[in-house]
Amino acid sequence: MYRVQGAGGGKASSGGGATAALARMFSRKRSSGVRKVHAVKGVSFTAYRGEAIGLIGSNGSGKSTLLRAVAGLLPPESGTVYTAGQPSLLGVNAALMNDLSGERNVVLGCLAMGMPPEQVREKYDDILEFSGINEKGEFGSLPMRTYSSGMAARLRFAIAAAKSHDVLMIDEALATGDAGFRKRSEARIRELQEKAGTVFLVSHSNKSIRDTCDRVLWLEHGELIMDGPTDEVVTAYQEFNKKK
Ligand SMILES: Nc1ncnc2c1ncn2[C@@H]1O[C@H](COP(=O)(O)OP(=O)(O)OP(=O)(O)O)[C@@H](O)[C@H]1O
Repeated sequence: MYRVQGAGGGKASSGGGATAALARMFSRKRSSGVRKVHAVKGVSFTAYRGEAIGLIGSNGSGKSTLLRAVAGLLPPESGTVYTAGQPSLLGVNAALMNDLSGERNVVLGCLAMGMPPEQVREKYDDILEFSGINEKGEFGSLPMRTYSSGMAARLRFAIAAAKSHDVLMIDEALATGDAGFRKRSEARIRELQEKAGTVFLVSHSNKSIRDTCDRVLWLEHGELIMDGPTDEVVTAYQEFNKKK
């Protein structure tokens, strides 16, 4: 459940349509109150070590919210997340610093994941190479704000994947990379999975999900529609989208 401040709680302020939206924008009265967004409802599942689990569903269906709750970033309003061991935060969404160079972000990102400095030095070149940001010019020394969204996603993925995680969350990273990067990252995910962690992949690319995951959770409107073997769930999801 998210609480949105200043979004207005009453019916009058939340009506649909362009006229209502314009009226809200020009209204002198600032809407106060808190609106609740029920992002994930009654979802229950057990994830095991060594599994790669895909999360699929329409935009806004609750995939990222569910992962944030699993990672302990978002305390659930009700319900509980039980984990064996400490789920490490799973850096793909880690906020890197836009004004710092990619290279500086590699160091900071690794330290933030708890890597000792000597290990950071050891992994540094591999991370930059894996990210491929220096393939087309020396982008590594430029501030991250100059990167395309795909390049930034690749760097975040490369940093996160340099460490083995108890639980690794990957949110769309594969969809933004080009074909070469996608291949490298899929191989890396498989490696991470073999190191006995659990991998969660949120993606709108059914192909990435099919190539990477053995189990899929399908969410719509915050509810779990299906939980099962990849082929079964992705096929049902594709049928659902055809009918839309
Ligand atoms: N910080 C927030 N405050 C308020 N509402 C939020 C917040 N983040 C997400 N939501 C709402 O929660 C719901 C689920 O969002 P979420 O980002 O989990 O969806 P998603 O399935 O990951 O979507 P997408 O495929 O578009 O990335 C949406 O209705 C969204 O508007």
